[in-house]
Amino acid sequence: MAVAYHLGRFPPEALDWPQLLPLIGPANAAVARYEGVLHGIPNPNVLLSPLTSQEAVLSSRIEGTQATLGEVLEFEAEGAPDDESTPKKADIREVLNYRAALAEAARLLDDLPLSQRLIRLTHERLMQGVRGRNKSPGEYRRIPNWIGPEGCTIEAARFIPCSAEALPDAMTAWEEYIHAPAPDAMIQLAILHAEFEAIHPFLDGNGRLGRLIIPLFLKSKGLLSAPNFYLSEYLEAHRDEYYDRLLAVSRDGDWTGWCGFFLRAIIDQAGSNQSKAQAIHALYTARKDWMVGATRSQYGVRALDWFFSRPIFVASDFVSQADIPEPTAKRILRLVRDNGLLREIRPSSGRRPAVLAFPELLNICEGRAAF
Ligand SMILES: Nc1ncnc2c1ncn2[C@@H]1O[C@H](COP(=O)(O)OP(=O)(O)OP(=O)(O)O)[C@@H](O)[C@H]1O
Repeated sequence: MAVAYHLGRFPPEALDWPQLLPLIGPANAAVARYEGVLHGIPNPNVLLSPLTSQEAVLSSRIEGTQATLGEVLEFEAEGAPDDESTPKKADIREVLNYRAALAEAARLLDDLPLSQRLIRLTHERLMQGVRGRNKSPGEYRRIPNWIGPEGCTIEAARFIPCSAEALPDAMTAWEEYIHAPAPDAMIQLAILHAEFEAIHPFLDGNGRLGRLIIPLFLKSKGLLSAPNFYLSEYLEAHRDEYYDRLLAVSRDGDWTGWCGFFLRAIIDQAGSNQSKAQAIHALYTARKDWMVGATRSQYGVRALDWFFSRPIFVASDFVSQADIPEPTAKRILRLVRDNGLLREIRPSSGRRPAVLAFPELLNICEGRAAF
């Protein structure tokens, strides 16, 4: 029997606070430590952009897309973001949409509160393209949906979210809860994510959108100076538990179990985000000194910023777009290739220019020697 949405039981009346207290302090402290690191990074939007891309890859992977970070960045570098002609390319498009949706939401957050309006606009961006066309971008569903094995009937579903009739009120209550006084912001966020998933307001993209809300919430509550927080690595690694804990909220009213899981994810990922951000910052600082010395050019740092913002790129794009005089750009490219800072992942052939990658940076993001 499918579990059905816990209508009328949101927000939870009571949590088992003694069980959660040992996690609440560490979760808040871990996020605060991460924020300290984030705050010290010049231009986090550039330096952490590959981490954001990796988050988009992992969040989309939870829903079954197959693309890797390298494939996404290489595809993007080659400049055909609208091409969905193969399943792989359509997967890549979804990942790129995710990243664009996060960027769009971050911009919107400057003028709008975290709200239904912002969520719907973000959904519209997430669903842009062929696959999303039938998924009512930016609009709540007016029909039932269900969660279960791929392509299953409603009878075989594991979970049946909020009915379409009850959905508008459920989303209003969800929105009110964002701005309601709460004893702890991390618990509030845990509850908001689970409730969003239980409502499942859109035809598609609910998982990804619910995860996008996490950094947006942390930014909107002033817990982070930029919406750069990456939780999907943990959720992907603990996918079964993630789904089971969400199910137990509706089935057993076990909000405490869900919150505990979520806080453990926050603690773990704040640590991982922190070490990755520190490693990227250290790499930047070390390579900046090297670039200045080796290139003896005022353009050395500009080139380095380009490599950080596009860790995979087509060599000729750097020459034409980096705003560096052509002979200097070519000389810098030779230098960084000879030194091993960049590596050719696809040699030039005929009229196709070479594709270059920045392995040190990509490996930090992947958390392993993938390049
Ligand atoms: N029992 C459950 N109760 C509530 N939410 C759940 C449950 N199981 C899974 N989820 C959430 O639903 C998401 C998957 O939902 P679904 O397969 O419908 O994808 P979707 O709505 O198309 O969104 P996306 O494609 O981004 O996942 C999961 O990532 C998880 O966040």
